[in-house]
Amino acid sequence: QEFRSYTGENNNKEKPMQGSIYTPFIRLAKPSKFNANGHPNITNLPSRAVSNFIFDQQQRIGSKEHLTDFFNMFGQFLIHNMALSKPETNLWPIVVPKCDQYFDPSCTGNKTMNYFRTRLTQVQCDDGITETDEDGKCYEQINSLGAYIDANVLYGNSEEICKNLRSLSGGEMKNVPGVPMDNDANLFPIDQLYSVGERRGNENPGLLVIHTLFLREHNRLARKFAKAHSDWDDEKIFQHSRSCIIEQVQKITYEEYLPVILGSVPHYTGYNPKVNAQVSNEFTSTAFRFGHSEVGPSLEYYSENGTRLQPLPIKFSYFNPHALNQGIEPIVRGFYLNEEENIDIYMISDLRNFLFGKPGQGGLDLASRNLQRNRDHGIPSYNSLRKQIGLRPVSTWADISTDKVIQERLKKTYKSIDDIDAYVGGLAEDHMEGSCVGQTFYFIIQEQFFRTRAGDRFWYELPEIKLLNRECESTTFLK
Ligand code: HEM
Repeated sequence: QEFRSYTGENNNKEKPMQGSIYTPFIRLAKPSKFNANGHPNITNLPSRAVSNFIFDQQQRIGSKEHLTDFFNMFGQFLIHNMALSKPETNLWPIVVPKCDQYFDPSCTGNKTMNYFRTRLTQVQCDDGITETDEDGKCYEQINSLGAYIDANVLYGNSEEICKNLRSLSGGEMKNVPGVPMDNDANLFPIDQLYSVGERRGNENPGLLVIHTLFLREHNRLARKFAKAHSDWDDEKIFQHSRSCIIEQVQKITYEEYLPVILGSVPHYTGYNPKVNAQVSNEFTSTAFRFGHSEVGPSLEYYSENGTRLQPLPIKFSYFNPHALNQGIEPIVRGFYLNEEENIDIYMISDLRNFLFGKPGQGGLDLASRNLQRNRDHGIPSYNSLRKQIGLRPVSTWADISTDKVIQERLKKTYKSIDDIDAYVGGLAEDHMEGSCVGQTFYFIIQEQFFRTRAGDRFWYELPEIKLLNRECESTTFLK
């Protein structure tokens, strides 16, 4: 019996490192000018200025498709399974426009926000897409996670981390302190955070709730296996439970989550070792960050009889383990009952002005960070990206969105349609029929999830994995 590795190594037998941790992202489109050693060659408006012009949100706009918070929270859990563009020490500060309402209220004109460029690695220059740098070499950002949907967000990306997360008896998991976790907001001491398999696990309490659901499910299955197989040791019970959880996460992704984005998902056609499951830079830097627009201003709690309880503003929720003090149930009810924000160019102030702290006291802006990350990664402009992925470039503002306010914001911000940041253009698009995103993001997301599934030698629908998982239950969120 072969269980998948924690790192993603040896999934592909011919290319054992493909899709594994610390390997480069792949590209769908040639990067715009991009310099590995210095700062990227960007002449556009500073990212915070674009954030102010485009993303500023003054009122709530509910999801056009009436999606609820479950959708965004599972999305974040999923991406924390697939990609991490880990910053290194190369600082490229975000310029704050003079007199910025939040970040430069006393009009000093010299404020910046910290931004660290993503780790790079040298790659072969021969794929027709990679751009040669000034030194004649080619570089690409590193994915600091394995790309496969393998639930390592719960289990960690190495055997060592996983060991620390296990109770090491009866195949069960625990979530006591002891594993290094990110704590960007520094609101609470690190030893109060929950230990989970991925460093960002405490970033928001909703995400932690999804972690907790799967951890409990793992332990429930482990207890079941222990009872049914008195001859199975801790390791065997653990691996079988883990394999069932991976199946659940894959199944939920393709049967319940992706249909909301893609309308419908084509049937599985089998494993193809020629398909590379690695995450595309355009997917993680641009398209899948649509999720930041659907986050609402507060974490919602509901009582058993459906009464809305005191909500927790998002700005107080970052890395706040005490948000779970009433148990996960009131939050799970909120997931089902609370309509999320619409996916569009608007982002709530708590993410755009109070990310991980107050402005001027460590606080950041997620919209400008996304834009800065896109520029750091050399993601081409909106129209260039569209052309390169085979979509028709747009020629009028109205080609992007039928919404007049959105058209005005774009027009006021960019001199030309060809200057639009891909992240902005993608979010500005009218949603495709039956989908919650526009055409550009739809294409990139569909392309990614085709490869994620076809390139995984351990996909749950393969006969040998079905056999391995024959004692799993076909549990999902909705069934
Ligand atoms: C309260 C909720 C959330 C918070 C506080 C949050 C915060 C962040 C932060 C700080 C980053 C790194 C930004 C950078 O410097 O580049 C990030 C990256 C990202 N987020 Fe979120 N996020 C949230 C929800 C979501 C959701 C709902 C989705 C998708 C459905 C999502 C998708 C992504 C993606 C794709 C990345 C890039 C991953 C990588 O390659 O590193 N996020 N998020």
